[in-house]
Amino acid sequence: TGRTRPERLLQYLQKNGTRGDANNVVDTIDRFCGTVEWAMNVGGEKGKIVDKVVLETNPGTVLELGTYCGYSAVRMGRLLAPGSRLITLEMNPAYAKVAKEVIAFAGLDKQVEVLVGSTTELIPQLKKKLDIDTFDMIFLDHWKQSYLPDTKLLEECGLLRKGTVLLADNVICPGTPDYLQYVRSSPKYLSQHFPSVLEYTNAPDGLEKSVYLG
Ligand SMILES: O=c1[nH]cnc2c(O)c(F)c(-c3ccc(F)cc3)c(-c3ccc(F)cc3)c12
Ligand SMILES: [Mg+2]
Repeated sequence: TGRTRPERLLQYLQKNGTRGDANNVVDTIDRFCGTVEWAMNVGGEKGKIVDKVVLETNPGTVLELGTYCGYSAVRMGRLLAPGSRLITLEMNPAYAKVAKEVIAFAGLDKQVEVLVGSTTELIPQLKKKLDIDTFDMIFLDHWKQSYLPDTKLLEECGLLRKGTVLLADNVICPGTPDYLQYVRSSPKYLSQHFPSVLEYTNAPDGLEKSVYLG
């Protein structure tokens, strides 16, 4: 009876999930999206690639652009070492409200912090707001037109360091051609493409991993 899809997703989780079990939260949301209604979480197939990159990078600080219902925040947060922090930015207050409840349900509200606002407004405030100097990993999963300007803003704000890993969702569907061209041609990045499928479908999509070289 939830009025919006995020509310219906949260209600399904509260009814069918195991509180405090982040792995179960990921699986329960995937079951909702696979059997009840599609939602734009990174999903299980691309999620396995996200897991691999997180485990290889072992980031102490992660910045996510685009929280939605908190699925990828939980997916990444469940793999972080104790004391690590994940900051996730969401401009839609209704999405942020659901995400905070999903993250709390998973027991990750100590490691994961949701900030509500636009990336353009929040990114320049992050150093002041948080006692974070640079991020070890960035997950771009918000609006495709914002990937490139926000990456340049992160550079300008000194939030990237030599070795920071940028991982971008949806670089094929719906596609982020200007961002791809930038990270693949700039001498400041070393990029690698991971072909996959659009969440809960068999349509082609992919992730792009780009290491900032400073
Ligand atoms: O906007 C997004 N942010 C983050 N991740 C997304 C994602 O993982 C997606 F799969 C889609 C998607 C792709 C194909 C499709 F048919 C519907 C939605 C979108 C998206 C794209 C265009 C819109 F108008 C609305 C949503 C997003
Ligand atoms: Mg996405």
